[in-house]
Amino acid sequence: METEQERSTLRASRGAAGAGTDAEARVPGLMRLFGGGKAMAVALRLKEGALELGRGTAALGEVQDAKMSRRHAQVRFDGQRFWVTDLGSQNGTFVDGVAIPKGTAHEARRVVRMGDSLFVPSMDLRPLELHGVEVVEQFVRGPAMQGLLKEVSQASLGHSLYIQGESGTGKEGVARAFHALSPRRSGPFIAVNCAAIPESLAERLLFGARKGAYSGADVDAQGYLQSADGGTLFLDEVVELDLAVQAKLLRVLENREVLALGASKAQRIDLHVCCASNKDLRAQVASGRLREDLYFRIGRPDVTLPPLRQRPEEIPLLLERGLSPGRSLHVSLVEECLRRPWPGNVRELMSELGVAEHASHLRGASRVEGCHLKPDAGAAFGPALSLPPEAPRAPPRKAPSKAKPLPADERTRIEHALRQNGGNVTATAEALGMHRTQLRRLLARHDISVPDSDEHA
Ligand SMILES: Nc1ncnc2c1ncn2[C@@H]1O[C@H](COP(=O)(O)OP(=O)(O)OP(=O)(O)O)[C@@H](O)[C@H]1O
Repeated sequence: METEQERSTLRASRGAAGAGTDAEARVPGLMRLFGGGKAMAVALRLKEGALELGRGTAALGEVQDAKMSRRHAQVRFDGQRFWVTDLGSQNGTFVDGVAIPKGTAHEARRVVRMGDSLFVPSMDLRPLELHGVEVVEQFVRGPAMQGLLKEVSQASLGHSLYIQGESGTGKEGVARAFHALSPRRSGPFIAVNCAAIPESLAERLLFGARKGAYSGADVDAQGYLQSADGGTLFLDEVVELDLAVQAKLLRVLENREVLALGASKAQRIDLHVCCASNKDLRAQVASGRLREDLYFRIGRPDVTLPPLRQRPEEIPLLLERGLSPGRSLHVSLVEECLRRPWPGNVRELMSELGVAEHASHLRGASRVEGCHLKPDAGAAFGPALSLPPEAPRAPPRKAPSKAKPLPADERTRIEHALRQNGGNVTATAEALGMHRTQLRRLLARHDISVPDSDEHA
């Protein structure tokens, strides 16, 4: 499916470190994702919980940064959070775009800039160390995507796959991989967006129609199912299909024959089906939007594509590859992109990059900079998901003896974010720019209930 030229990999600087996922074996550290004007994926472990960084630090990897001071900053992990202290650097240290005062520890949240380098804290560096970030046939694959594609590879030997993920996360790309990895790869791949099919046309478009089946049917017309014969049918937003059409689809998948509208004889077909949606299919069955029997036919095995905000290591490479030839990225653009939640995921990132590139061109800039990005690009639709440029926080000097009441607007912000993220605490914490443990503590302390979700982490 791929050639050597089509594959390039940003290897993490450390070697493989074992593949367990147990919490004790986790290796916290920093990911250096940008330096020397280029995307990179360098894993920096914190020795005994801390690491001093500066020009010449071996852990930075091959590409050094002339704008970093020799002793630039120290990063420390306290078991739950990362803290960064500027050691008196010349050019300063920035957390989420805001300069931190020298000499005191500040929480390192989404992205830390020193010189022209960008670092993102990671609770576990092992996946990056093991897999790096690669590009295969224009598709950027970080460690999470590579792990997911292994599952897809196994699934491609079977009859179906269900892909769950937010809009724009790359579900169609994964469906194409399901097809390309399967024994049916030489057959057709037919992608259908079920949400875009008018209800009245769904049967005709899916199952086809014989000449004379309805007024205006002058010729036999193939449906998507016949077109996908011998290959893979990708049904995006499958729960948008009407229940009667779902019943007919199930019959086709079970009997392996399709009866076109107006036809008297069914036609044998052999196809595999890959479905996708941004919804939890079991919940759709529970609410009566999806037939239970169809769920058992198309809902397993399933994979979940994490949103882009949970895969920051892919962002610099996506930006680099999305630029027009001859253009280059300024560190400020990558920093801005790493800070924002991107509810529209990769699709939104790539489209806003195009807008920013155009703006930089109009202003005669040689590089695309953070200021060329529209202020609302990648921002949440509601106030809850936005990542305000608030000043980085210093660690509390001592633990408060009693919890202070939570301001009403803060409670509303958290509850709204929980709803937006379907009760997923990890995603909500990311969206609010805080650590998961921190959010869990807030929820417990202030008795905020979490809507039902699948998260068991
Ligand atoms: N990992 C990736 N590397 C490069 N481009 C990507 C990647 N993921 C997604 N894209 C690009 O982002 C756009 C959206 O991807 P895709 O259509 O696969 O998303 P989707 O999850 O199917 O979205 P929707 O649910 O809205 O249909 C496409 O242009 C795709 O090429």
